[in-house]
Amino acid sequence: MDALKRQAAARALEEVRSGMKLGLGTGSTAKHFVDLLGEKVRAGLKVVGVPTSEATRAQAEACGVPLTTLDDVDHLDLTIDGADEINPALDLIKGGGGALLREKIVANASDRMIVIADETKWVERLGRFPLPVEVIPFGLAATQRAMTEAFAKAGVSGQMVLRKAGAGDGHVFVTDGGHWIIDVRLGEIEDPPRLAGLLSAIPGVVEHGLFIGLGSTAILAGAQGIRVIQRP
Ligand SMILES: O=C(CO)[C@H](O)[C@H](O)COP(=O)(O)O
Repeated sequence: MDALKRQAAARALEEVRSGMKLGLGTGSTAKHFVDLLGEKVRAGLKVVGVPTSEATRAQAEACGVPLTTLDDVDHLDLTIDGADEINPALDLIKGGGGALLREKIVANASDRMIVIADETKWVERLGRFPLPVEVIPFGLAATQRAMTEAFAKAGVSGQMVLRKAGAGDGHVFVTDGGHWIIDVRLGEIEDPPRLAGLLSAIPGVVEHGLFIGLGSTAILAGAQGIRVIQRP
């Protein structure tokens, strides 16, 4: 699987041109991309990147990829990022790695977003992967009640699980922005844009993992080779 992720990352690198301002994604697939990009930079490629997490920032710095911020550039040419699920409309579930807020801000500031993944991320309908929803700790129960109403209006339901940190010591996972994440296994989401709008309207919800209309191209690596899919 890791080899497939690297193949998708290598194919995405072919879309990068000298002088580009890049959004750098987060996760194991995006990590391959940053690694390969670093090799190119050390060989003379001139790019600057905006990382979507502190983890990606540290990796990019270690690889020698020059970094900037969204305050210092007026737009990005291209963002390359992974995903947890991709449907034929190129709508996505993201946030398995907890970086969905910065990932969405960066993707939204980009002219194009290339999603890189192994074939297992391709689904007819979003929702098998638990939807991450980034929330403010204050008023959590009220936010969860509002989320339950939003799910009901969108015709879905699922148990809400407050994400815990990986160490297994019971501590809550805290995002780079200081927020918490609630993961909700919803099953098939009939209308992802409608659910996205309903969740975005809840005051305690900072952001959710439905990326609607942001993905331009998906590069999927599988046993049969690489598929490049454009948003319809
Ligand atoms: O959204 C993300 C992080 O917030 C990742 O892109 C997503 O979880 C996919 O990760 P991986 O490439 O490790 O499968």
